[in-house]
Amino acid sequence: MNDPRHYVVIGGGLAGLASAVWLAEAGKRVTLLERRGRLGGRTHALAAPPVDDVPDNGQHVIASGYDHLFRYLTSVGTRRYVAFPHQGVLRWPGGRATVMATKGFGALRTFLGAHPDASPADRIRAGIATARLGWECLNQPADLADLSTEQWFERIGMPATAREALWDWLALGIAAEPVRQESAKVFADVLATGIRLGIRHRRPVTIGYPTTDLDTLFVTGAERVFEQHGVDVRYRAVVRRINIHDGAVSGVLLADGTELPADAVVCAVPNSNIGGLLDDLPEHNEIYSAADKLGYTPIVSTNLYLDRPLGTKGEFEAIIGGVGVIDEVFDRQRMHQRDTSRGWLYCLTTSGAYEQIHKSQEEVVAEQMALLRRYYPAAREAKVVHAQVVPMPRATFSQVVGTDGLRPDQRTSVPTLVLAGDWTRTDWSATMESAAQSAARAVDLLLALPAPVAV
Ligand SMILES: Cc1cc2nc3c(=O)[nH]c(=O)nc-3n(C[C@H](O)[C@H](O)[C@H](O)COP(=O)(O)OP(=O)(O)OC[C@H]3O[C@@H](n4cnc5c(N)ncnc54)[C@H](O)[C@@H]3O)c2cc1C
Repeated sequence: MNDPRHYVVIGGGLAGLASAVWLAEAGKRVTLLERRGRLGGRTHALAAPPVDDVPDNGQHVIASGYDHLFRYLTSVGTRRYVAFPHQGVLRWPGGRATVMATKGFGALRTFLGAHPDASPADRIRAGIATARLGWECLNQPADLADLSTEQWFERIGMPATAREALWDWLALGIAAEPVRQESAKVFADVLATGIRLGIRHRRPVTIGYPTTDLDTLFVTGAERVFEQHGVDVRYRAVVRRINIHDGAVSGVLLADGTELPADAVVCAVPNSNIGGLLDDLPEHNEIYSAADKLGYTPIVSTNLYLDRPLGTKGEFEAIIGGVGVIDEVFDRQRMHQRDTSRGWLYCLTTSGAYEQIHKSQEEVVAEQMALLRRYYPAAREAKVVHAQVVPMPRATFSQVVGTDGLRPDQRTSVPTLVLAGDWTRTDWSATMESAAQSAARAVDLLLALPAPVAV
């Protein structure tokens, strides 16, 4: 280690973990400060003692275009724990299910509308509208930022069957907001990123999932890297302020009143926690204001243990018409090959859960079971063995109409202070890839700083 500078990373979520890992790999002296007693931020495993299991705080899916996230997984040695099934399942009330391929010719059928009731005319209209959608993603009309995704779909003539079978739930999955309020520009930007990555890698972007819990995927390997490289990880270390003197970082002030000297800082906290940290930075008012305007979107996740299998056809199933109660059902037996002696685990996700977030655990589970009974015949007699509802009122920053252009860059006016986190400006919406990409950019900025002059 011939660089004497001290690099401090604030926040032990994915953005902070990736920053600390990559700085350590580059031979830097690193301290990671996390305000909680654990690492992982919004991606972590959660114990469920009554069923002796360790599910997650919420099911996370991974797109094949998550290049920076894969770089991180390679660094921490867990790349092998991601699988791509190359298919998804659509589920309608009464139990009807359609398997959608996401590879080869089957993928073409999916894009033309996998809806079993789509007429030939619907399919032609879906084909034309999909081509227009792709064109407008890459050549965006000036007013896209003023439209909701739903208004955009209407304008390009996307038929109802294609929306129901693909586009509405894809849009909800990408930006965690219902299409009536999601920004069309956010959706278009992510699709454009996907198209460009598909061209670069010569294969379409598909959706995969972790085959293990999130701590094993993201945290355990990082801890090994930290030990190897001597990274100092401090838990329950709450940072109150980043001190700046003469245009350079001098240290960070902790909640216990101590100051930790630092030569460079990666500030990797979410928009909800940025207040006060950047008071010494000349542009702090603009960043705080953007953080406020970005706001939050709630997600409710439920780890539901049943006494019998639901009879799924795939690892994950989109619930058509389940908006507000369940968007997706993830079958952890298929995903993790788990032992079912203590029940069958289904992870349910409700994005944009503006109503569910205010309900009690009992109300949420009763509502979700009522919906599952409508969609899965096998659920009619099923009993709940254990349920764990995880409400996250500030699951991600919000990507509704009017939020485009607010996200701050990783670079600040102080070269030794960089920002990271899913909410900073990247090619992606509020995702793990956005967190990893922001870390890659933040670390590159610090590694490009001139070496200190030897005295
Ligand atoms: C339920 C749910 C489902 C999701 N599903 C998906 C999905 O399927 N696919 C996908 O790609 N993304 C998904 N996401 C989004 C993804 O989890 C986040 O975008 C990503 O984890 C954010 O990482 P981050 O490092 O930017 O922030 P965080 O994970 O929030 O990390 C920030 C860290 O900073 C710490 N911190 C905050 N303030 C301070 C302070 N003052 N001092 C010290 N430490 C501090 C926090 O404790 C935290 O550990 C989902 C999110 C949720 C909640």
